Amino acid sequence: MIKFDAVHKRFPNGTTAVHDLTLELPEGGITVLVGSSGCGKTTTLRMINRMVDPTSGTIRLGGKDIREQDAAELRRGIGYVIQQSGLFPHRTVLDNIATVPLLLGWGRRKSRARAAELLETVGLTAEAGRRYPHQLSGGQQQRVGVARALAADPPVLLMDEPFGAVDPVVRIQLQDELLRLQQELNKTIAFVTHDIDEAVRLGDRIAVFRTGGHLVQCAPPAELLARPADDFVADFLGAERELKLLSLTTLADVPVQPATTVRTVRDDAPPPRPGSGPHLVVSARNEPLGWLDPDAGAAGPPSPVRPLRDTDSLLAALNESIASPTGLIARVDGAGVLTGVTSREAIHEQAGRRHQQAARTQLTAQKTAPATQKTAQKTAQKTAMETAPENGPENGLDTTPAPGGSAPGGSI
Ligand SMILES: Nc1ncnc2c1ncn2[C@@H]1O[C@H](COP(=O)(O)OP(=O)(O)OP(=O)(O)O)[C@@H](O)[C@H]1O
Repeated sequence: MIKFDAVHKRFPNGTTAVHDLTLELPEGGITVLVGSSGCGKTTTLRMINRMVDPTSGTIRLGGKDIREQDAAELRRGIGYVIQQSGLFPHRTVLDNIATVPLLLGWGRRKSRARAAELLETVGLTAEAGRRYPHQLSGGQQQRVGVARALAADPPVLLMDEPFGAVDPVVRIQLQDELLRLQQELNKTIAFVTHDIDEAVRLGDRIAVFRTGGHLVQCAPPAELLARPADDFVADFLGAERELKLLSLTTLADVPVQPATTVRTVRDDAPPPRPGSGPHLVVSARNEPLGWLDPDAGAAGPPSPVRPLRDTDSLLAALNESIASPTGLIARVDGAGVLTGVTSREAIHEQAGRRHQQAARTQLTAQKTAPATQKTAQKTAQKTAMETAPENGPENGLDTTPAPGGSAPGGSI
């Protein structure tokens, strides 16, 4: 869908932000761009919607050279979400979302109806739509930013650290929502983040850049984690990359031992005798409720259990097996009913197998830059940066109406 071919960007002050970039962003996939600060991620993103023009090379969108398209028109077909949401402060949330449809000439009624629909899609109430951006939390503002980017149903979304300014809990919620939306909408998404966990969670492919605008490796998360191209990528992924790999694997293939492997006790039954070992407390419906060890000192409430489904990750299973007094995890079906248990050892074994499997995976025919540099500086100070974007406003919204479109009212 988006194809960079030998793209180079050198700013007038001499800074090379992007160096000879050849990269494909497949249709309907999320490609995450990561790398140290100042390595050219934002510039790469902004070249897609022509907020920055390459010095040389070609970018094609759906097979067509983007230079052959009018920049404003091109941008209206590309949703753009930035970290501080970039909302118009003096316009209501609903009007913010309706901006692009209005510019495209949909008319006020249809544009607002579309905005109202999207408000619901991103989990906000109609009441929130009547507020102004400053009357919303940071997380809510980001949702509005996503809704606005989706308003004209563009096939492409550019997201530049969209969840960077919210707390970790809200961040996970927003990531979940994006994944849910993406299942329905199937957009081609280019997503910039500093957070490798976010990249692993969201990306179909992850492109790792290093200082000087060099692409070092682009691969699906599992492949990247199992086979980093060089020390820079390995360093960037962090010491726990094997654990991150487990977060991508489900429990489905790990054998379930029968529930009889573990002693169970109903929550309404008398407590187990001392000396009888740890028991899994279950409800009348056979749902795991906690672990009870009659020999573990003063009788107290059962210690918590987190029952796991086949769709849960191997990382969650490992975590739970460490916390479990028996080393066993409780497996449940979709209704939360106990189906059996799995041992810490079985989880370990599967984790090892998963790693070997990922390491064996052939690197697919993706373009990677030569991995010559063994080590690289983890961070780089941004050089003298001209703050104003090259072409158009920061939020990527040119507010000149399209031919036949109408200005969205108020002064933007
Ligand atoms: N308009 C500009 N004029 C001059 N230099 C620029 C301009 N925009 C960016 N740069 C420089 O280009 C390099 C890449 O910047 P860019 O913003 O693309 O990096 P980034 O990877 O997105 O950084 P960060 O992760 O810190 O947001 C940096 O050295 C930056 O200082």
